[in-house]
Amino acid sequence: MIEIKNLSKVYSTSGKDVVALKDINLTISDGEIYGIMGLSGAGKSSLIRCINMLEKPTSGSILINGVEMTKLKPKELRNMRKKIGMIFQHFNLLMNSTVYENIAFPLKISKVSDSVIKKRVDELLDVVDLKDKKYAYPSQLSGGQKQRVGIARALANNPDIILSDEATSALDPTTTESILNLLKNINKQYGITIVVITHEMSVIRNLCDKVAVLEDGRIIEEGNVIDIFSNPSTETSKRFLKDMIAELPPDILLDDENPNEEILRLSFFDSSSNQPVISHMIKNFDVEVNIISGNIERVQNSQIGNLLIKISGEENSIKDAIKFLENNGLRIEVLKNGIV
Ligand SMILES: Nc1ncnc2c1ncn2[C@@H]1O[C@H](COP(=O)(O)OP(=O)(O)OP(=O)(O)O)[C@@H](O)[C@H]1O
Repeated sequence: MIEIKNLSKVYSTSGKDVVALKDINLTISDGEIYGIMGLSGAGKSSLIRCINMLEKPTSGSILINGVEMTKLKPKELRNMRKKIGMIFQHFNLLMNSTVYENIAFPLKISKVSDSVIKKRVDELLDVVDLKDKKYAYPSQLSGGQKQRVGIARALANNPDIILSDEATSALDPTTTESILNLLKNINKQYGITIVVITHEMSVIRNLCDKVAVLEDGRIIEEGNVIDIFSNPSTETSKRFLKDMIAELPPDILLDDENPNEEILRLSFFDSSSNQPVISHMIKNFDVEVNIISGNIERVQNSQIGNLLIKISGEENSIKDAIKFLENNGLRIEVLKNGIV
């Protein structure tokens, strides 16, 4: 378990202070895949680098499996770090060493015997599906293959946690998908906790169980990916999710004075997206519905839908229809002032 309490990080460079993290509180349970999302400069790298003490926090506490990281002596920290693998956007491989030597490197540092290293590297090459590249050099590998080497290296010491710093940002979408699938399998098979920082919404959507949204060094929103994706409460989250949220086209004119017309944004997920709720509403209530725009997205194993509709009818019929939608699990936002 990772417990971050009241963590702050201030960089002091040439007499100037830059506050990168302010009073961060976060708990990441064992076996979770936890995403940290934010725009450039939000503090993501600082946060992930504080977890393994590559950056020393200015104040606050970081407990990993109950061990206070900020108080460790150098030798104790080196031992703890063996249990925390890290993968990087630009892979950070030793360019003059083979795939085998790159993966063996952390084991050598841990003074593991040559025969055990040999066996372990072969196992890891199997896990990341790179057996045929054992003696290749990084320059002979594709970006995806380089990241697989990075993942095998991170797994070498049987870590409890993997920290992923924008691991797929330099990869094309197909390669990204295969790396995310590999991370998912590793999480499932070995129960390793994975902390992912990314500015890519698709990585959070396809990989993570939970997400924290960082802005200006603070966590502004946190929770299950499904909950945040289906109901983002901050502008930053909405901006990340803008492709999923149906927006009102500018040419749809609203008549604020007309109580017989409302524009609604309906959000729904899972079972409610499979039900013919809208057609039941039209049948049961004396209202007319025009669909303005909408989409349905798959988030892990759930569906999240978003629909903009114009609904017209008598004031009471509209009210009843909206109640009906809410009772059927849809979330409703009225986009124009009216009767709700
Ligand atoms: N070593 C450093 N010295 C001084 N300021 C730093 C240092 N590292 C980061 N910062 C500053 O701290 C803030 C947070 O940076 P950080 O790299 O953690 O953000 P980020 O969300 O990872 O951004 P990006 O996605 O662009 O990598 C920024 O204002 C950045 O300029």
